[in-house]
Amino acid sequence: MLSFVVDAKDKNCSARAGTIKTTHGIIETPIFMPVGTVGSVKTLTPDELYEIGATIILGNTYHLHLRPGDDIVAHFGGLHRFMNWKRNILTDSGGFQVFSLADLNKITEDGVEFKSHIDGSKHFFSPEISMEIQKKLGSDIVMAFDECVPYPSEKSYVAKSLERTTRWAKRCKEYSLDYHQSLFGIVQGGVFKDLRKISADQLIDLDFPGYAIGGLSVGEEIPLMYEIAEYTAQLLPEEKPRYLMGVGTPEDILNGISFGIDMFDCVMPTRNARNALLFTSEGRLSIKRADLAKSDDPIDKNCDCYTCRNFSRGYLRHLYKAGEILAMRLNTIHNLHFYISLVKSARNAIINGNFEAFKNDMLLKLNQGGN
Ligand SMILES: CN(C)CCSCc1cc(N)cc2c(=O)[nH]c(N)nc12
Ligand SMILES: [Zn+2]
Repeated sequence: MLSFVVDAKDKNCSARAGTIKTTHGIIETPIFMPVGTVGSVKTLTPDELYEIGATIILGNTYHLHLRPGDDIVAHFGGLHRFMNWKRNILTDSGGFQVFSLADLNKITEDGVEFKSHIDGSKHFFSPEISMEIQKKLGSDIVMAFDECVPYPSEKSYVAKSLERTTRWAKRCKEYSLDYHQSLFGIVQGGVFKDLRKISADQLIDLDFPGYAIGGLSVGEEIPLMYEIAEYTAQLLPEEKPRYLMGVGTPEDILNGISFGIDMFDCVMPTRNARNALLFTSEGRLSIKRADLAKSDDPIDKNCDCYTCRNFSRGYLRHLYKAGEILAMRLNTIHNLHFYISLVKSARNAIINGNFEAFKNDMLLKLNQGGN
């Protein structure tokens, strides 16, 4: 049970500011969703996530089914209770991970057989099984079970696959979830506009409370990803949330917002943080750099996150070089705060009617080497 209203629209592009309401609270869009695949946003506590302003995090059907098992999570009353997260959770349906992580045995109309990437045990996912797992996890936003076709793929295969993804989406819709859960359809169609139109129209006919754009950020060139994301976003109902899966860099997110996309997720801020690659308002910064050893500056003088308010670049470089776990935690706090603040500032710019200027200014700053 999810509601969405558009609060403001930009005059020169498709950017919009909106509000999603669920039983676990309000989500102001555009929004960036930290990835918490196995029930934790790596290295951070829920309180630290609240402090940086996270209102929704991601969990994953494939991973949680394999470990600890959705029955265990259900035993604790669902994922919110299990990880003590009191705000929103979106769970991916497992399709993407089966195709990208597992040792895939075979795909049939009924579902997919695969072997666990953890212990090689055999498993089977179908639309119904994916829905049952997400019901047990109790996530607020449930993703339909889809096939994310690899890039590049033959157009004939993409065309057949999207039809099956639509049939799977229909089966997902027919499955009864908990009253508080909302199911999003996932548009496929590869990099072919005519197939994207077919997929979008079929899913719109099924009438979902929100729609995701899948099948992108899978290795295609960035300009092509932008072209298909923009085209597909414009096919989707204006009054429903639009989620671009697995995207992306700060630049990708600003461009995605200008296409009319509301929701984004990516492992980049958390994964880069653990590899000492930090995002700042003056470009990217590798905190490993030897010349930072005596720097008493914060990561970003324009950032008010806990890390930038309390620690120097020199100290953070030392922690990283010493292999201290605290390095990953402090870097993650900063990178997630950067992403969440970026989309919050974008929302304010849309409301104030100056998003284009904001976007162009940020794109310039993000790519300078001013560190
Ligand atoms: C951490 N995130 C990368 C995981 C959540 S988003 C995963 C994800 C990423 C991408 N790029 C495409 C697809 C897709 O087409 N379908 C599904 N179900 N998930 C997808
Ligand atoms: Zn910071």
